[in-house]
Amino acid sequence: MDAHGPLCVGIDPHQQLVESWGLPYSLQGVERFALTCVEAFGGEVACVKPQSAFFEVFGSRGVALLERVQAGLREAGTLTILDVKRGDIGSTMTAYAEAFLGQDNPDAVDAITVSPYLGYGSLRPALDLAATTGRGVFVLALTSNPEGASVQHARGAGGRSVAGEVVAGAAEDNAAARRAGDLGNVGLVVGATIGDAVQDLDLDLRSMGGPLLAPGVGAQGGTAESLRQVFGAALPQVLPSSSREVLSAGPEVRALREAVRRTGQQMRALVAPSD
Ligand SMILES: O=C(O)c1cc(=O)[nH]c(=O)n1[C@@H]1O[C@H](COP(=O)(O)O)[C@@H](O)[C@H]1O
Repeated sequence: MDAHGPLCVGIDPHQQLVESWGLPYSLQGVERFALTCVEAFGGEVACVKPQSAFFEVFGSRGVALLERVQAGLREAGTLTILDVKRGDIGSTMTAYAEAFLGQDNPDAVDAITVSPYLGYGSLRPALDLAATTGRGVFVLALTSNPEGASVQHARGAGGRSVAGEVVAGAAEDNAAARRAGDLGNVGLVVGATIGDAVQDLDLDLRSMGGPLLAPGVGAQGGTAESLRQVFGAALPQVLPSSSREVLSAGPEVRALREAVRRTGQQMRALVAPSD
């Protein structure tokens, strides 16, 4: 974030987008799309976030392509957040953690998205492995979709919201890093489209001490203004994330880079207005 500005760009090869680039919607078309993204975004942004589903849809060959995308980003020196939204009982979570964050796993990524709806504590194997390996997890807290609120705003017996439990868990895991003046390994996903939810639920994202991945910029309506509204004082921790809006500038590498630089400048100005 310090070196490249805060922007995260998603690689989401939707059928419509792939075809809008004049490519066939096939493994070959998606390969061309994804490798063009690697070329355009590598070295340009804080991180790139491939969405696993768009690769998994092509079976094992799609997963092999995803691994090539990850390797290409690694070669370019660009951090990868793999959007896989995993979450399961602890014993199974151990295997998911090894699969994506394992120390000696050649296909490990820098971070993954995880889902806390089996209980924040069920994520412990991934949280601990991330801490050991210096990798990261981004835990869903307040998602960008309108359906998320019915679960995430719900309050438990103690009066704390589900999102509040997630924020508290992450704050505890990040405490040591926060004391050292660093961002911790546990990030949160907080959508750019959620309006005043952070204030309404009385959440302290600034003290949570980890990075805040903010999807929903662009195609879902999130803007610099809405990021300011959602995050306030926590803006310096925010990685605004955009997929379709940037990707629709393709297929030319140059046009994709221009789109990234344009959006990146807006986001940099948002986080550090005095620059
Ligand atoms: O975890 C995510 O990345 C995510 C969380 C969330 O709350 N909302 C959300 O849209 N996402 C992902 O972010 C991307 C958004 O894409 P665009 O709407 O095209 O920018 C998709 O890959 C979603 O799966």
